Amino acid sequence: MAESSSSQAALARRGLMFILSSPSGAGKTTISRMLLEADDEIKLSVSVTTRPPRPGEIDGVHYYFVDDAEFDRMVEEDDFYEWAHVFGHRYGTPKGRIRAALKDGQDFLFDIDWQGTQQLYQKDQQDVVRVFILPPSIAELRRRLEARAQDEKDVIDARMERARAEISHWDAYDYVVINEDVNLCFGKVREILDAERMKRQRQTGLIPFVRELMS
Ligand SMILES: Nc1nc2c(ncn2[C@@H]2O[C@H](COP(=O)(O)OP(=O)(O)O)[C@@H](O)[C@H]2O)c(=O)[nH]1
Ligand SMILES: Nc1ncnc2c1ncn2[C@@H]1O[C@H](COP(=O)(O)OP(=O)(O)O)[C@@H](O)[C@H]1O
Repeated sequence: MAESSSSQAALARRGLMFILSSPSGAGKTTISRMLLEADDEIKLSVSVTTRPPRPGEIDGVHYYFVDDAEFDRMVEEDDFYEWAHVFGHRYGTPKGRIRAALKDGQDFLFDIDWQGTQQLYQKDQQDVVRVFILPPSIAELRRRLEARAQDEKDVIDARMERARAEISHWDAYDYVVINEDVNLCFGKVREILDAERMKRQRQTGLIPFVRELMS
């Protein structure tokens, strides 16, 4: 069952924007799902995409699936924090109530690519934590994409081709974790999240707390 990871839950704190990126197939969806299940203080920012759903994907849960016209309308109405072209489709982070919720201490998880990461970081450096997940090897990356069996061979080839380009953005992240054993990788990601929550600047409740201690 979900357990609170913070022993200082009673103190008010600002929420954070926790970004997980990786080359396709390295495991960010798996790690994201484990995190959401284990931690009830973080909520997924559900992206909008023009890509068709994969088997098992639910509209509004994994993505909001829209057509090109709807995506265009959202761009025109300035509904996105950021959006980007990935694998011939468009993906975007809807603004929703993120800013207000951050103030109330809500954490958000973003499964977005390096382009989206860059845009979010430019807009909100103080709240963003950037984590990049790497596969243990290129051969293992291909094996995972093939084992996932959700894409045609040409799509897998295209994803493999892009993987190297995506990996080249590793140095634009705060943390890099290699996903060899999924449980170990998940543990590391969780430690990062816990540590980031303890950052002094995020713990808005510390000022009155310390004032009280010193009075
Ligand atoms: N910039 C941006 N990238 C996104 C967004 N949502 C998903 N992505 C990225 O788009 C890429 C393709 O995602 P997807 O089609 O689900 O396949 P995946 O590679 O198996 O995760 C991944 O790198 C995601 O991180 C978004 O809202 N904005
Ligand atoms: N550490 C791991 N060892 C073996 N297989 C893994 C590991 N992590 C993820 N996988 C598998 O690899 C495939 C791709 O993972 P996924 O989370 O969908 O990647 P991404 O979201 O980065 O594209 C999935 O079938 C997943 O179950």
